[in-house]
Amino acid sequence: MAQATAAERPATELRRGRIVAAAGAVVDVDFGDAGAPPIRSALEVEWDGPHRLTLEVQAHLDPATARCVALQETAGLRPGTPVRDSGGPLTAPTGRALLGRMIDVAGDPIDGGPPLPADLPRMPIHRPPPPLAEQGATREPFLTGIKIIDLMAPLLRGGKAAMFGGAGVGKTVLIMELIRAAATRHGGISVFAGIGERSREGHELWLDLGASGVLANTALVFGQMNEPPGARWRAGLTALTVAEHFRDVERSDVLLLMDNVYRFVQAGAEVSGLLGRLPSRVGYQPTLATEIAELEERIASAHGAAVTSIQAVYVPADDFTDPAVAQTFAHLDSAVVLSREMAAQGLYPAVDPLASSSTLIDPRIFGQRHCRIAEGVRELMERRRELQEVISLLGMEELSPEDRLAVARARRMERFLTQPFAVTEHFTGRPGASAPLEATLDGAEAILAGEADSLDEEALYMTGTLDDARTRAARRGGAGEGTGGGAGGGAAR
Ligand SMILES: Nc1ncnc2c1ncn2[C@@H]1O[C@H](COP(=O)(O)OP(=O)(O)OP(=O)(O)O)[C@@H](O)[C@H]1O
Repeated sequence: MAQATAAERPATELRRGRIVAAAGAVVDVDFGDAGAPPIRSALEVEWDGPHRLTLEVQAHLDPATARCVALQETAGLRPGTPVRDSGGPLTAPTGRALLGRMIDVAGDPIDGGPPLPADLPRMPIHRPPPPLAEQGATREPFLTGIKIIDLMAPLLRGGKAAMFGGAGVGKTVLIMELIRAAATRHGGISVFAGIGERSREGHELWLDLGASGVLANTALVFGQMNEPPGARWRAGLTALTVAEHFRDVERSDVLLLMDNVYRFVQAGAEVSGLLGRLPSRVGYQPTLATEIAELEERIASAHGAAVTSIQAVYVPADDFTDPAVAQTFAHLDSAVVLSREMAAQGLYPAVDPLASSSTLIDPRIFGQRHCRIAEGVRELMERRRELQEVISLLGMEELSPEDRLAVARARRMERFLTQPFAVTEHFTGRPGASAPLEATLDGAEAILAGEADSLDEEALYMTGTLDDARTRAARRGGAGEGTGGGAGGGAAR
């Protein structure tokens, strides 16, 4: 590989160049007779600017001139400023010293804490995925305690899962609950990549993780909305590199969370535009599929240690055919699709049971019972959706008694699959509830069999298990005939 050759070059031979042009995030560097360093080389600008300035080579304008993208702001950068080739690609610091810390794309702390130890091992952020022979294919579930996910779209240990949704449907809340659930249920290390979201959210996450005691086992890497596209484009790879080190060197399981993969794609599109490349479909970069594949294919398990990844994917204008969304879908083991309609009804987490899916829903993995129950839930919800059209046109009265029963049962199932989260307790006032898979299966099975037909709907809304709902109903004296009333909180309808 060209980069390896550059890395092997003795330090004394490292090339030096000078800035010839700087236009925002795009910087051209002339290396004269030494020749431009290979594509993806990292360059350090030797300036007296307010911060470190790192460039990544993207193209060669001629044998001596490299066109680069900057990872930090370039305001104040002047032609003639000297630049040093680092001799290889960008690197990320790795190891236990990163736990409890928040760093930027270049590996510098942004949490106000002390500098990282200078002797931390650094790894290149561009590397191939582990060879297929070393990748272990586990088929074990990664249980979350979130009913609708464990039942309808279970996550795979060492797998890739994504939460899809338009703006404000609950992706970030779900990801935060998953970090908490994973830390309390599975222990282990988490690496969080904050890509292109509001920086306020990053700060809140940091405080939340600290308050819930999870921070000590979490490393955070940010390239947020206020940062240049280069930082947002590469922050995911920096985080992945940190995770790979824990997998390969410590042989520990790692949970890699990415919020938001769509912003990674968008940053790539911005970089591509800045470099003057012609856009492809819907204005995306022509390299869209390769860029997503490079990131996704590296998320893999090796030598018995698993990197489980949970990603948030923003769906622009709720359009699931968007190329960035569709490309990401193709790499996943589990797809958790969030529905605006359900969020509007207060049915949180707003996971659409019909649109969500997982490769684990297979009798050979989860057994006949789980698959039968999941299929039953799906059929019930599908039936309800069909009947909904009749109801809106003609009203409930026109339905046959069986259809009315199906609608009532579906409403109970819908409410049973809502759940209060620990991370939302501070604004909903409801303590978080986690449900073991067995209890979720028992509850869903009982509702499908009609055993909860007489249970007050309201008692099922925002509970953990069916037994919790029954206890709640008994306490309210509402365990008698179902009234078909609205869900708790008055939101769901
Ligand atoms: N599980 C939940 N329980 C209660 N309320 C929720 C839940 N999930 C989301 N919400 C409500 O929806 C709001 C938006 O959620 P969130 O920020 O997670 O959306 P998002 O999909 O990440 O949005 P964006 O794309 O704008 O970042 C929350 O502030 C909260 O009010």
